[in-house]
Amino acid sequence: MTAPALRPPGVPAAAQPLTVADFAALARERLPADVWDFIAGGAGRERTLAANEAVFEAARLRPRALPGIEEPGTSVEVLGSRWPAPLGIAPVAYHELVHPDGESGTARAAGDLGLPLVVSTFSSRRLEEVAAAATAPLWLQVYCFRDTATTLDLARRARASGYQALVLTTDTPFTGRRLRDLRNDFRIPGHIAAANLSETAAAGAATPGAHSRHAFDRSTGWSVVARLRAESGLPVLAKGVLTARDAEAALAAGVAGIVVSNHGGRQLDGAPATLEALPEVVAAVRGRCPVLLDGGVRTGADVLVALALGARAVLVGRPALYALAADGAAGVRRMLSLLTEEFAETMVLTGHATPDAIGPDTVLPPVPPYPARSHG
Ligand SMILES: Cc1cc2nc3c(=O)[nH]c(=O)nc-3n(C[C@H](O)[C@H](O)[C@H](O)COP(=O)(O)O)c2cc1C
Ligand SMILES: CC(C)CC(=O)C(=O)O
Repeated sequence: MTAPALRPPGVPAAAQPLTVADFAALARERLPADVWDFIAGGAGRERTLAANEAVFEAARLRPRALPGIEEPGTSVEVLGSRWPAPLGIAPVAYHELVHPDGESGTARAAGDLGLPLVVSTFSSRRLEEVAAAATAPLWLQVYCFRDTATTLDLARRARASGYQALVLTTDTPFTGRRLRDLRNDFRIPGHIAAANLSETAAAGAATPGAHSRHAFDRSTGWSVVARLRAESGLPVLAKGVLTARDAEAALAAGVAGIVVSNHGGRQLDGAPATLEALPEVVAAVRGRCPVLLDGGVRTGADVLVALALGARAVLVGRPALYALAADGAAGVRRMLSLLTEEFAETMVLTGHATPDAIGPDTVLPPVPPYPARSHG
Protein backbone atom coordinates (compact mmCIF):
# COMPACT_ATOMS: atom_id res chain seq x y z
CA MET A 1 0.00 0.00 0.00
CA THR A 2 1.49 3.41 -0.92
CA ALA A 3 1.49 6.19 1.67
CA PRO A 4 -0.67 9.20 0.80
CA ALA A 5 1.25 12.19 -0.54
CA LEU A 6 -0.44 14.65 1.78
CA ARG A 7 2.66 15.70 3.61
CA PRO A 8 5.05 18.07 1.83
CA PRO A 9 8.74 17.50 2.67
CA GLY A 10 9.59 18.98 6.06
CA VAL A 11 6.09 18.70 7.44
CA PRO A 12 6.11 16.42 10.48
CA ALA A 13 4.33 13.06 10.41
CA ALA A 14 1.93 14.40 13.02
CA ALA A 15 0.44 16.66 10.30
CA GLN A 16 -0.92 13.61 8.45
CA PRO A 17 -4.67 13.16 8.80
CA LEU A 18 -5.25 10.82 11.70
CA THR A 19 -9.01 10.99 11.95
CA VAL A 20 -12.06 11.47 9.76
CA ALA A 21 -12.31 14.95 11.30
CA ASP A 22 -8.81 15.73 9.95
CA PHE A 23 -9.96 14.67 6.47
CA ALA A 24 -13.04 16.87 6.81
CA ALA A 25 -10.86 19.86 7.69
CA LEU A 26 -8.63 19.25 4.64
CA ALA A 27 -11.68 18.85 2.38
CA ARG A 28 -13.19 22.06 3.66
CA GLU A 29 -9.97 23.93 2.86
CA ARG A 30 -9.82 22.50 -0.65
CA LEU A 31 -13.40 22.59 -1.87
CA PRO A 32 -15.40 25.57 -3.13
CA ALA A 33 -17.78 26.72 -0.37
CA ASP A 34 -20.95 25.67 -2.21
CA VAL A 35 -19.61 22.17 -2.91
CA TRP A 36 -18.63 21.84 0.76
CA ASP A 37 -22.16 22.90 1.73
CA PHE A 38 -23.75 20.37 -0.67
CA ILE A 39 -21.73 17.57 0.91
CA ALA A 40 -21.63 18.56 4.57
CA GLY A 41 -25.15 19.94 4.78
CA GLY A 42 -28.49 18.42 5.63
CA ALA A 43 -32.17 19.20 5.42
CA GLY A 44 -34.07 21.89 7.33
CA ARG A 45 -32.50 22.92 10.62
CA GLU A 46 -30.03 20.03 10.32
CA ARG A 47 -31.20 18.50 13.60
CA THR A 48 -30.98 14.95 12.30
CA LEU A 49 -27.61 15.64 10.68
CA ALA A 50 -26.25 16.82 14.03
CA ALA A 51 -27.92 14.02 15.98
CA ASN A 52 -26.30 11.26 13.90
CA GLU A 53 -22.82 12.15 15.16
CA ALA A 54 -23.93 13.42 18.57
CA VAL A 55 -25.58 10.15 19.59
CA PHE A 56 -22.44 8.21 18.69
CA GLU A 57 -20.41 10.69 20.72
CA ALA A 58 -22.67 10.19 23.72
CA ALA A 59 -22.24 6.40 23.70
CA ARG A 60 -19.97 5.00 26.40
CA LEU A 61 -17.98 1.79 26.02
CA ARG A 62 -17.33 -0.68 28.81
CA PRO A 63 -13.64 -1.62 28.86
CA ARG A 64 -12.33 -5.11 29.58
CA ALA A 65 -9.41 -5.50 31.99
CA LEU A 66 -6.53 -7.69 30.79
CA PRO A 67 -8.40 -8.68 27.63
CA GLY A 68 -5.81 -11.28 26.61
CA ILE A 69 -6.36 -10.74 22.87
CA GLU A 70 -3.24 -10.64 20.72
CA GLU A 71 -4.86 -9.84 17.38
CA PRO A 72 -8.64 -9.66 16.96
CA GLY A 73 -10.33 -11.03 13.84
CA THR A 74 -12.25 -8.13 12.34
CA SER A 75 -13.96 -9.84 9.39
CA VAL A 76 -17.71 -10.32 9.00
CA GLU A 77 -19.92 -12.10 6.49
CA VAL A 78 -22.50 -10.03 4.63
CA LEU A 79 -24.76 -11.63 2.01
CA GLY A 80 -22.37 -14.49 1.45
CA SER A 81 -19.22 -12.35 1.11
CA ARG A 82 -16.55 -12.00 3.74
CA TRP A 83 -15.59 -8.37 4.41
CA PRO A 84 -12.22 -7.85 6.16
CA ALA A 85 -13.93 -5.35 8.49
CA PRO A 86 -17.60 -4.47 9.11
CA LEU A 87 -17.24 -1.33 7.03
CA GLY A 88 -18.13 -0.16 3.55
CA ILE A 89 -18.75 3.03 1.58
CA ALA A 90 -22.32 4.37 1.33
CA PRO A 91 -23.69 5.56 -2.02
CA VAL A 92 -22.85 9.21 -2.52
CA ALA A 93 -23.46 11.09 -5.74
CA TYR A 94 -20.84 12.65 -8.02
CA HIS A 95 -17.42 11.74 -6.57
CA GLU A 96 -15.80 13.84 -9.33
CA LEU A 97 -17.20 16.91 -7.58
CA VAL A 98 -14.35 16.58 -5.13
CA HIS A 99 -11.53 14.87 -7.08
CA PRO A 100 -10.83 13.81 -10.68
CA ASP A 101 -10.16 10.23 -9.49
CA GLY A 102 -13.95 10.03 -9.04
CA GLU A 103 -15.69 6.75 -8.28
CA SER A 104 -12.96 4.75 -10.03
CA GLY A 105 -10.46 6.04 -7.45
CA THR A 106 -12.82 5.26 -4.61
CA ALA A 107 -13.36 1.74 -5.99
CA ARG A 108 -9.60 1.16 -6.29
CA ALA A 109 -9.07 2.29 -2.70
CA ALA A 110 -11.91 0.17 -1.34
CA GLY A 111 -10.60 -2.76 -3.38
CA ASP A 112 -7.10 -2.39 -1.90
CA LEU A 113 -8.64 -3.01 1.52
CA GLY A 114 -11.15 -5.59 0.28
CA LEU A 115 -14.03 -3.40 1.48
CA PRO A 116 -17.28 -2.91 -0.44
CA LEU A 117 -18.44 0.20 -2.25
CA VAL A 118 -22.05 1.10 -2.94
CA VAL A 119 -22.10 3.05 -6.21
CA SER A 120 -24.77 5.77 -6.49
CA THR A 121 -27.27 6.00 -9.32
CA PHE A 122 -25.79 9.51 -9.61
CA SER A 123 -22.23 8.29 -10.02
CA SER A 124 -20.07 10.62 -12.12
CA ARG A 125 -18.50 7.55 -13.78
CA ARG A 126 -20.46 4.86 -15.57
CA LEU A 127 -21.15 1.89 -13.35
CA GLU A 128 -19.32 -0.36 -15.84
CA GLU A 129 -16.19 1.81 -15.60
CA VAL A 130 -16.31 1.68 -11.80
CA ALA A 131 -16.63 -2.12 -11.96
CA ALA A 132 -13.50 -2.28 -14.10
CA ALA A 133 -11.54 -0.49 -11.34
CA ALA A 134 -12.95 -2.54 -8.45
CA THR A 135 -11.51 -5.63 -6.80
CA ALA A 136 -13.90 -5.83 -3.82
CA PRO A 137 -17.69 -6.29 -3.79
CA LEU A 138 -19.75 -3.57 -5.47
CA TRP A 139 -23.42 -2.87 -4.86
CA LEU A 140 -25.47 -0.45 -6.96
CA GLN A 141 -27.81 2.04 -5.28
CA VAL A 142 -31.05 2.56 -7.19
CA TYR A 143 -33.48 5.44 -7.34
CA CYS A 144 -36.84 4.75 -8.99
CA PHE A 145 -37.56 7.01 -11.93
CA ARG A 146 -40.96 7.86 -13.39
CA ASP A 147 -39.47 6.42 -16.56
CA THR A 148 -39.47 2.77 -15.42
CA ALA A 149 -37.15 1.76 -18.25
CA THR A 150 -34.38 3.91 -16.72
CA THR A 151 -34.68 2.11 -13.37
CA LEU A 152 -34.82 -1.39 -14.86
CA ASP A 153 -31.91 -0.62 -17.16
CA LEU A 154 -29.77 0.25 -14.12
CA ALA A 155 -30.75 -3.06 -12.50
CA ARG A 156 -29.81 -5.07 -15.59
CA ARG A 157 -26.52 -3.25 -16.13
CA ALA A 158 -25.55 -3.86 -12.50
CA ARG A 159 -25.98 -7.59 -12.94
CA ALA A 160 -24.17 -7.62 -16.28
CA SER A 161 -21.12 -5.87 -14.84
CA GLY A 162 -20.71 -8.02 -11.74
CA TYR A 163 -22.41 -5.98 -9.01
CA GLN A 164 -23.45 -8.26 -6.17
CA ALA A 165 -26.56 -6.47 -4.88
CA LEU A 166 -28.92 -3.56 -5.44
CA VAL A 167 -29.60 -1.01 -2.70
CA LEU A 168 -33.03 0.55 -3.10
CA THR A 169 -33.18 3.99 -1.51
CA THR A 170 -36.57 4.25 0.16
CA ASP A 171 -36.41 7.65 1.86
CA THR A 172 -36.21 9.94 -1.15
CA PRO A 173 -39.43 10.57 -3.08
CA PHE A 174 -37.61 13.87 -3.75
CA THR A 175 -34.52 15.36 -2.15
CA GLY A 176 -35.04 17.04 1.21
CA ARG A 177 -35.25 20.77 1.79
CA ARG A 178 -31.55 21.58 1.88
CA LEU A 179 -31.39 25.22 2.81
CA ARG A 180 -27.68 25.63 2.14
CA ASP A 181 -28.14 24.48 -1.46
CA LEU A 182 -31.20 26.69 -1.94
CA ARG A 183 -29.35 29.73 -0.58
CA ASN A 184 -26.26 28.97 -2.69
CA ASP A 185 -28.42 28.17 -5.76
CA PHE A 186 -26.16 25.11 -5.96
CA ARG A 187 -25.75 23.40 -9.32
CA ILE A 188 -23.58 20.43 -10.24
CA PRO A 189 -20.87 21.99 -12.47
CA GLY A 190 -21.33 21.41 -16.21
CA HIS A 191 -18.26 19.19 -16.65
CA ILE A 192 -19.62 16.61 -14.16
CA ALA A 193 -22.22 14.19 -15.46
CA ALA A 194 -24.79 11.79 -14.06
CA ALA A 195 -22.89 9.26 -16.14
CA ASN A 196 -25.27 6.32 -15.67
CA LEU A 197 -28.30 8.11 -17.02
CA SER A 198 -29.26 8.74 -20.62
CA GLU A 199 -29.32 12.36 -21.74
CA THR A 200 -33.10 12.42 -21.35
CA ALA A 201 -33.10 10.89 -17.87
CA ALA A 202 -30.26 13.18 -16.76
CA ALA A 203 -31.81 16.37 -18.15
CA GLY A 204 -31.91 18.90 -15.31
CA ALA A 205 -29.80 16.74 -12.96
CA ALA A 206 -27.50 19.73 -12.41
CA THR A 207 -30.07 20.99 -9.91
CA PRO A 208 -30.62 17.84 -7.82
CA GLY A 209 -33.64 19.20 -5.94
CA ALA A 210 -35.60 20.21 -9.02
CA HIS A 211 -34.54 17.12 -10.97
CA SER A 212 -35.65 14.74 -8.24
CA ARG A 213 -39.03 16.47 -8.12
CA HIS A 214 -39.77 15.82 -11.75
CA ALA A 215 -37.82 12.61 -12.39
CA PHE A 216 -38.34 10.42 -9.29
CA ASP A 217 -41.40 8.18 -9.16
CA ARG A 218 -43.29 9.10 -5.99
CA SER A 219 -45.83 6.35 -6.54
CA THR A 220 -43.16 3.69 -5.94
CA GLY A 221 -44.26 1.12 -3.35
CA TRP A 222 -42.67 -2.01 -1.90
CA SER A 223 -43.65 -4.12 -4.93
CA VAL A 224 -40.67 -2.59 -6.71
CA VAL A 225 -38.39 -4.89 -4.69
CA ALA A 226 -39.70 -7.98 -6.52
CA ARG A 227 -39.46 -6.14 -9.84
CA LEU A 228 -35.82 -5.20 -9.24
CA ARG A 229 -35.00 -8.74 -8.11
CA ALA A 230 -36.64 -10.27 -11.16
CA GLU A 231 -34.96 -7.85 -13.55
CA SER A 232 -31.47 -8.17 -12.09
CA GLY A 233 -31.39 -11.57 -10.40
CA LEU A 234 -29.62 -9.75 -7.55
CA PRO A 235 -30.51 -9.48 -3.86
CA VAL A 236 -32.08 -6.12 -2.98
CA LEU A 237 -31.44 -4.20 0.23
CA ALA A 238 -33.72 -1.42 1.46
CA LYS A 239 -31.87 1.74 2.52
CA GLY A 240 -33.64 4.34 4.63
CA VAL A 241 -35.51 2.19 7.14
CA LEU A 242 -35.83 3.71 10.64
CA THR A 243 -38.90 2.00 12.14
CA ALA A 244 -40.15 -1.49 12.96
CA ARG A 245 -43.11 -0.95 10.64
CA ASP A 246 -40.94 -0.22 7.63
CA ALA A 247 -38.60 -3.09 8.53
CA GLU A 248 -41.59 -5.47 8.47
CA ALA A 249 -42.75 -4.07 5.13
CA ALA A 250 -39.27 -4.42 3.67
CA LEU A 251 -39.01 -8.05 4.79
CA ALA A 252 -42.48 -8.84 3.47
CA ALA A 253 -41.38 -7.40 0.12
CA GLY A 254 -38.44 -9.82 0.02
CA VAL A 255 -35.40 -7.71 0.82
CA ALA A 256 -32.11 -9.45 1.53
CA GLY A 257 -30.94 -6.74 3.91
CA ILE A 258 -31.83 -3.45 5.53
CA VAL A 259 -29.77 -0.30 5.85
CA VAL A 260 -30.87 1.79 8.81
CA SER A 261 -30.32 5.27 7.40
CA ASN A 262 -31.74 8.77 7.43
CA HIS A 263 -29.76 9.68 4.30
CA GLY A 264 -27.17 11.48 6.42
CA GLY A 265 -29.79 13.91 7.73
CA ARG A 266 -30.55 15.12 4.20
CA GLN A 267 -34.20 14.02 4.01
CA LEU A 268 -36.65 14.28 6.95
CA ASP A 269 -35.20 16.78 9.40
CA GLY A 270 -36.25 15.62 12.86
CA ALA A 271 -36.00 11.92 11.98
CA PRO A 272 -34.17 9.95 14.67
CA ALA A 273 -30.43 9.55 14.62
CA THR A 274 -29.58 6.21 13.05
CA LEU A 275 -28.06 4.86 16.27
CA GLU A 276 -31.31 5.72 18.08
CA ALA A 277 -33.38 3.89 15.46
CA LEU A 278 -31.15 0.81 15.21
CA PRO A 279 -32.44 -1.16 18.25
CA GLU A 280 -36.08 -0.87 17.11
CA VAL A 281 -35.23 -2.14 13.63
CA VAL A 282 -32.97 -4.94 14.90
CA ALA A 283 -35.71 -6.11 17.29
CA ALA A 284 -38.28 -6.14 14.50
CA VAL A 285 -36.02 -8.01 12.07
CA ARG A 286 -35.24 -10.81 14.55
CA GLY A 287 -32.27 -12.05 12.57
CA ARG A 288 -34.23 -12.57 9.35
CA CYS A 289 -31.76 -10.47 7.34
CA PRO A 290 -28.58 -8.50 8.03
CA VAL A 291 -29.12 -4.96 9.31
CA LEU A 292 -26.55 -2.35 8.30
CA LEU A 293 -26.37 1.26 9.46
CA ASP A 294 -25.11 4.51 7.97
CA GLY A 295 -25.09 8.06 9.31
CA GLY A 296 -22.64 9.70 11.69
CA VAL A 297 -20.03 6.93 11.82
CA ARG A 298 -16.71 8.75 12.20
CA THR A 299 -14.47 6.46 14.27
CA GLY A 300 -13.70 2.79 14.74
CA ALA A 301 -15.33 3.02 18.16
CA ASP A 302 -18.54 4.16 16.42
CA VAL A 303 -18.36 1.02 14.28
CA LEU A 304 -18.13 -1.10 17.41
CA VAL A 305 -21.06 0.70 19.06
CA ALA A 306 -23.25 0.07 16.00
CA LEU A 307 -22.31 -3.62 16.05
CA ALA A 308 -23.05 -3.79 19.77
CA LEU A 309 -26.57 -2.54 19.10
CA GLY A 310 -27.14 -5.14 16.39
CA ALA A 311 -25.71 -3.88 13.09
CA ARG A 312 -23.85 -6.44 10.99
CA ALA A 313 -21.76 -3.68 9.42
CA VAL A 314 -21.76 0.07 8.80
CA LEU A 315 -21.33 2.31 5.79
CA VAL A 316 -19.67 5.74 5.71
CA GLY A 317 -20.81 8.44 3.31
CA ARG A 318 -19.23 11.86 3.85
CA PRO A 319 -15.94 10.44 5.20
CA ALA A 320 -15.29 8.89 1.76
CA LEU A 321 -15.82 12.22 -0.02
CA TYR A 322 -13.69 14.10 2.53
CA ALA A 323 -10.84 11.65 2.07
CA LEU A 324 -11.19 11.67 -1.73
CA ALA A 325 -11.15 15.49 -1.71
CA ALA A 326 -8.03 15.48 0.46
CA ASP A 327 -5.92 13.07 -1.57
CA GLY A 328 -7.87 11.12 -4.18
CA ALA A 329 -7.77 7.34 -4.02
CA ALA A 330 -4.82 7.43 -1.60
CA GLY A 331 -6.87 9.49 0.83
CA VAL A 332 -9.77 7.03 0.73
CA ARG A 333 -7.35 4.17 1.30
CA ARG A 334 -5.89 5.92 4.33
CA MET A 335 -9.31 6.82 5.75
CA LEU A 336 -10.53 3.22 5.47
CA SER A 337 -7.29 1.94 7.03
CA LEU A 338 -7.62 4.36 9.93
CA LEU A 339 -11.19 3.31 10.67
CA THR A 340 -10.27 -0.38 10.44
CA GLU A 341 -7.30 0.08 12.79
CA GLU A 342 -9.38 2.06 15.27
CA PHE A 343 -12.05 -0.64 15.16
CA ALA A 344 -9.51 -3.41 15.82
CA GLU A 345 -7.97 -1.48 18.70
CA THR A 346 -11.40 -0.82 20.22
CA MET A 347 -12.18 -4.54 19.95
CA VAL A 348 -9.13 -5.38 22.04
CA LEU A 349 -9.78 -2.66 24.62
CA THR A 350 -13.36 -3.89 25.05
CA GLY A 351 -12.31 -7.54 25.12
CA HIS A 352 -13.69 -8.85 21.83
CA ALA A 353 -11.79 -11.36 19.72
CA THR A 354 -14.40 -11.41 16.91
CA PRO A 355 -17.23 -9.10 15.77
CA ASP A 356 -19.84 -11.78 16.59
CA ALA A 357 -18.90 -11.48 20.26
CA ILE A 358 -19.77 -7.76 20.41
CA GLY A 359 -23.09 -7.53 22.23
CA PRO A 360 -25.29 -4.86 23.80
CA ASP A 361 -23.54 -5.23 27.19
CA THR A 362 -20.52 -3.51 25.60
CA VAL A 363 -22.12 -0.07 25.57
CA LEU A 364 -23.96 2.07 28.03
CA PRO A 365 -26.90 3.40 26.05
CA PRO A 366 -26.45 7.02 24.93
CA VAL A 367 -28.18 9.43 27.28
CA PRO A 368 -29.48 12.85 26.20
CA PRO A 369 -28.71 15.72 26.22
CA TYR A 370 -26.26 15.02 23.43
CA PRO A 371 -23.27 17.29 22.85
CA ALA A 372 -23.94 20.06 20.31
CA ARG A 373 -22.12 19.60 17.01
CA SER A 374 -21.07 22.25 14.58
CA HIS A 375 -21.15 21.30 10.90
CA GLY A 376 -19.45 24.34 9.46
C1 LIG B 1 -23.09 14.41 -0.94
C2 LIG B 1 -23.97 13.23 -0.65
C3 LIG B 1 -24.58 12.57 -1.70
C4 LIG B 1 -25.40 11.47 -1.45
N1 LIG B 1 -25.93 10.81 -2.50
C5 LIG B 1 -26.70 9.72 -2.28
C6 LIG B 1 -27.22 8.98 -3.36
O1 LIG B 1 -26.97 9.28 -4.51
N2 LIG B 1 -28.01 7.92 -3.06
C7 LIG B 1 -28.30 7.54 -1.78
O2 LIG B 1 -29.03 6.58 -1.56
N3 LIG B 1 -27.78 8.20 -0.74
C8 LIG B 1 -26.99 9.28 -0.95
N4 LIG B 1 -26.46 9.94 0.12
C9 LIG B 1 -26.67 9.42 1.49
C10 LIG B 1 -25.58 8.40 1.87
O3 LIG B 1 -25.75 7.20 1.17
C11 LIG B 1 -25.62 8.05 3.36
O4 LIG B 1 -26.91 7.65 3.72
C12 LIG B 1 -25.15 9.17 4.28
O5 LIG B 1 -24.16 9.96 3.68
C13 LIG B 1 -24.63 8.53 5.56
O6 LIG B 1 -24.28 9.46 6.47
P1 LIG B 1 -22.75 9.99 6.72
O7 LIG B 1 -22.46 10.92 5.59
O8 LIG B 1 -22.89 10.67 8.03
O9 LIG B 1 -21.82 8.80 6.75
C14 LIG B 1 -25.64 11.04 -0.11
C15 LIG B 1 -25.01 11.72 0.94
C16 LIG B 1 -24.19 12.79 0.69
C17 LIG B 1 -23.52 13.48 1.85
C1 LIG C 1 -28.15 13.80 -6.67
C2 LIG C 1 -28.92 13.52 -5.38
C3 LIG C 1 -30.27 12.93 -5.71
C4 LIG C 1 -28.09 12.61 -4.55
C5 LIG C 1 -28.55 12.42 -3.15
O1 LIG C 1 -29.19 11.46 -2.80
C6 LIG C 1 -28.21 13.38 -2.13
O2 LIG C 1 -27.67 14.44 -2.47
O3 LIG C 1 -28.49 13.13 -0.95
